[in-house]
Amino acid sequence: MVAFAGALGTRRAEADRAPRAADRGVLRVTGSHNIETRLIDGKAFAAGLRARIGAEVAALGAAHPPFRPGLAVVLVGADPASEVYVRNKAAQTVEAGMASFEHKLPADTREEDLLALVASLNADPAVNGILVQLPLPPQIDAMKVLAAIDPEKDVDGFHVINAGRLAVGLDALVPCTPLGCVMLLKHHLGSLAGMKAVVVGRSNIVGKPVAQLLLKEDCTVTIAHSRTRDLPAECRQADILIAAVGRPEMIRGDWIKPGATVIDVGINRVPKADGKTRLVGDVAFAEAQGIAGLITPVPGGVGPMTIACLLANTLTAAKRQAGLA
Ligand SMILES: Nc1nc2c(c(=O)[nH]1)N[C@@H](CN(C=O)c1ccc(C(=O)N[C@@H](CCC(=O)O)C(=O)O)cc1)CN2
Repeated sequence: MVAFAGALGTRRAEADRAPRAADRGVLRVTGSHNIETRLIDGKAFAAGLRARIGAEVAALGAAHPPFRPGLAVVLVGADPASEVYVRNKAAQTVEAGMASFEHKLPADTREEDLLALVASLNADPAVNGILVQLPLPPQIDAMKVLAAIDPEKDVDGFHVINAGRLAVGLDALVPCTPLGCVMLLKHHLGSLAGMKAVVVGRSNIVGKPVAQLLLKEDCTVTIAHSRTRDLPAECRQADILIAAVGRPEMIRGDWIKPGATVIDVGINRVPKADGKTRLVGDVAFAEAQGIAGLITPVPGGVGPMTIACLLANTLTAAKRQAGLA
């Protein structure tokens, strides 16, 4: 049983349990494990990170005029969620004092035309970071497009050069969502050394890079996936459980080791009785209460860190290109 002890402490239906901003903070919990589950407030952490990035951009701009990082975001098609993410990226880029270049292309764009745009952005000195919003329409080979981005401007960290550099422990531009997960973990847990981490999901965008980052932090890392035998038992071993499968509420409460830290990367829209949708993660959030020690909510957990880390990568890329890092 859970009672939110946030500022407004509103109670809502079980199905609508993911906390709103006003609810964030400590949860009072009574459950069989008698554990007080605490929320990791990614929205607040991301706001602080963006403010620090903005301050550094301003300081570097004053010390090294005309230093001003520039981020180009390319959207192909009109997927409604992608349109929101791209709009938020542009707004937060400008808020941090950087230049934003938006390129919106029709859904039937040919692969060669997108490659030509990427080539022109690679050559543009005002553009320090390039991001092609995923997913791309089926006629375009995403791997081919990602491989065409200059690795120095690859602020998504998806280029094989950056993936390889991360894998062998060299400085790399690191994918934003994994970077955000590990920032939140380090902030709340301090050193992660020796902890057992289980990553559920093996995508190139989240699962594999977050596993690499956790390994770098001296965790003992397991990557679990759809063919893993006895997935619940594997998850129960985890001090840190990262859920990145893209399946609504797949990770049940009794898969979580009591006191574990749970990072929910899932962003799933599920239909409600009234015809609208609600956003849920890959973890059955209500069931995790009283079992997990710390958990990221959806929304308001990992999601906001993705864009904040994109800005961090853009600043890093701009500093490197200007010889300031
Ligand atoms: N080129 C890329 N494409 C995609 C990436 C990426 O990192 N690079 N990640 C996702 C989408 N994404 C950013 O692009 C993203 C997803 C979610 C959020 C976020 O803030 N989520 C909110 C909820 C927002 C909502 O209501 O939908 C939250 O979790 O609180 C930001 C960015 C796929 N494509």
